[in-house]
Amino acid sequence: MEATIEVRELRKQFGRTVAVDGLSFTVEPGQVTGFVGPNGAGKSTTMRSILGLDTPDGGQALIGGRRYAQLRTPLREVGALLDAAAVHPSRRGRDHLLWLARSHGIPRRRVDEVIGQVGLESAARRRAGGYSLGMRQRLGIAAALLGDPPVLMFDEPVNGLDTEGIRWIRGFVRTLAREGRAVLISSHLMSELEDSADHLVVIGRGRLIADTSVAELLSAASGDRVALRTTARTDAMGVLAREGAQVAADGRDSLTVTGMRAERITAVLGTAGVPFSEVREHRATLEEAYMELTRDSVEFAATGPEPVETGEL
Ligand SMILES: Nc1ncnc2c1ncn2[C@@H]1O[C@H](COP(=O)(O)OP(=O)(O)OP(=O)(O)O)[C@@H](O)[C@H]1O
Repeated sequence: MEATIEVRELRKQFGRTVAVDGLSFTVEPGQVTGFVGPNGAGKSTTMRSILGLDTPDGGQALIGGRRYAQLRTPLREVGALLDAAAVHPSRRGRDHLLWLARSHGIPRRRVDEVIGQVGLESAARRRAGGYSLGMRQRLGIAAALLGDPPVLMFDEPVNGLDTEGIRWIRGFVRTLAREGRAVLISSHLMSELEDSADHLVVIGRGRLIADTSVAELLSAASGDRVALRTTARTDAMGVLAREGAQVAADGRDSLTVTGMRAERITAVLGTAGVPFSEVREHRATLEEAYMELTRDSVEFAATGPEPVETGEL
């Protein structure tokens, strides 16, 4: 059931606007890949190209090794939510799903299964026109899940949702990835991907800026720094420097140590009998890591097409 999304040297131009500019990345099964970049970076165009809705000018996008047009049962191979508003307002949620299921040869019972999965039971028989944004997102996700596909793509799924809706989507995409699916989820806000993405593909102006695991990105941005509080500053500096750490004084009783893990610092100071009251590893947030990553990139500078939003949720 496992499958990947492979984007290879993808290029798409609209008139003189280069929306996607030689982009390559892979979305692996069993993890949530966050697809991040400011407004206009080319995320939607890439996703539309993967789904065969935009025709690339160069390169290719493959799902399980094949182009979308070559998929025999597309809904069983990839599920996508691109635009939650794309349901006719007079149609009832359940009828929308029944219609989709029927036109793709999917059994009726699967409709009630996905309604249950996304928690839409109480609203499923109401007209979609009266749905809140959160309900429309759930309906769109239910539609994406109908064919039980190994690959899922959600374009800005938490955009405009309330805290409860955001929390639900975060948990839900993690569950889908744990089931072995390849999940690609786009956002223009890094903070929206905190706690849900395992891997990140960062783009700016249609080009790849970073393709990294969240853990690696955070560890690089955290810079291996440890904050140390001690009343014996000079002794601590001497002992730690002798053991190979770089030590800088921050204040009267605080030091920043690099090049040595917290446990080792505790052991070295303990052996030397140097008193200390706090040893704390610096952990960068995803937002800090993102800022560091994109600091030198013109795509994200104030002169770029749009500033990066950094608001907390
Ligand atoms: N159908 C189209 N016709 C003309 N230009 C387009 C079209 N679709 C996208 N573009 C342009 O291509 C660029 C990339 O747009 P795209 O929607 O892919 O970015 P995005 O990263 O998804 O942005 P957002 O977060 O705002 O959705 C933008 O400059 C956009 O104006």
